[in-house]
Amino acid sequence: MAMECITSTQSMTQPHQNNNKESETTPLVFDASILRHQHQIPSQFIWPDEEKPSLQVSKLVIPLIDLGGFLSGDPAATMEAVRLVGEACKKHGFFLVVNHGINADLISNAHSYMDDFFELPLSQKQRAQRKTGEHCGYASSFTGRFSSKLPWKETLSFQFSAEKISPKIVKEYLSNTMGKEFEQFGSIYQDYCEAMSKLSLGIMELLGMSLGVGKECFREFFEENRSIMRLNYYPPCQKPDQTLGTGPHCDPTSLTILHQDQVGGLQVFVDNEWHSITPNFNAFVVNIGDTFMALSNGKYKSCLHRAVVNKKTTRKSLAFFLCPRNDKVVSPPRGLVDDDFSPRVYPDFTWPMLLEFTQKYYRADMNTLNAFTNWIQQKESS
Ligand SMILES: O=C(O)CCC(=O)C(=O)O
Ligand SMILES: [Fe+2]
Repeated sequence: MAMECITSTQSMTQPHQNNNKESETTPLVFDASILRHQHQIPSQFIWPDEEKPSLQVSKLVIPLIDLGGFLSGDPAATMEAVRLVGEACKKHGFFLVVNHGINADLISNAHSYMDDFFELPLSQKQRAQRKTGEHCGYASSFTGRFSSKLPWKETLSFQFSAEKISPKIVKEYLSNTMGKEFEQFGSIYQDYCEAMSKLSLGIMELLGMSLGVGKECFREFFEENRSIMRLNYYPPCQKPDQTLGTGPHCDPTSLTILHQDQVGGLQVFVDNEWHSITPNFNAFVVNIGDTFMALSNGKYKSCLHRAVVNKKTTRKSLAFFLCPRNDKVVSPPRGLVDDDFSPRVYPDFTWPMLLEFTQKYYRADMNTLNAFTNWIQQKESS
């Protein structure tokens, strides 16, 4: 998740040189309707040779977990789901869930409304322009925490709140910024976020059982989550072997539930190699983020991933990032800490502290939680 947003309106129809000082410092806007056809890609989108993506990578086999039995209370099916979740999370933190109970029409509508929104003229989308430091809004061009290279994508983000006393931010956000005709749009993503929040609490039960701390432990922790929903829209790119839709990163959040269309593009770095995750419209891709890795005392992994683009087809993904309420202290439950065999790996922190750190210092090639731990320790000792 890139956090910084660039807001200038300079057009990107002309290629820029990397050694052109102005191009390095002037904020840029990515007008997808023009760039998608260009054979000469602006240098800001071209990744260094050693970071250029391979489009032909081997498939990562991750467990396909059937949630049907768990959701209907079948003990044997629940035990099997718990086993598979635990196995995947110790290795790389990625798994798929099917029979998840989310209405198929809601998913299809969430995808088709994305087409409606992102195919609007740039000037109209920019009425919902995301401001620096904010989570909500439209962004067409980032630098931020990935690297100086711009991701080949447009995004629309919402802040979702499952807090007991809170406004329904998702529902009103677009109609407030873009006009009443976007009310229905807001309702769809409000419903989608509520469904994702519910699903993530179910997955938290499985994670708690698989770590041996009981099904309520993490469910209660995240019950009043304050999460982020991001729509990723990747236009075609005439140089997909030189650009990236989303640069390599670990999600700093707790749990990501991603729905990708049939196009494909998600890659995960496991055993020192990039692997693809085959699209499955019936499934959600779930992955552990840094915050949950800390909550599990390092037992479950948050893994590097990225998204590649292609020449012909627009790709869409919808990512729900589960985050704890701002005042919740991220501290592993006692059952996961043992002074002799499993000492504390990371200090206590709150989600806003990790967010501040990633906004200021994130680099894809660093171990976020270790660097964050050093940062906290330095702050405490100064
Ligand atoms: O679009 C994808 O497949 C991945 C997106 C992603 O990793 C993110 O938004 O954090
Ligand atoms: Fe991600």
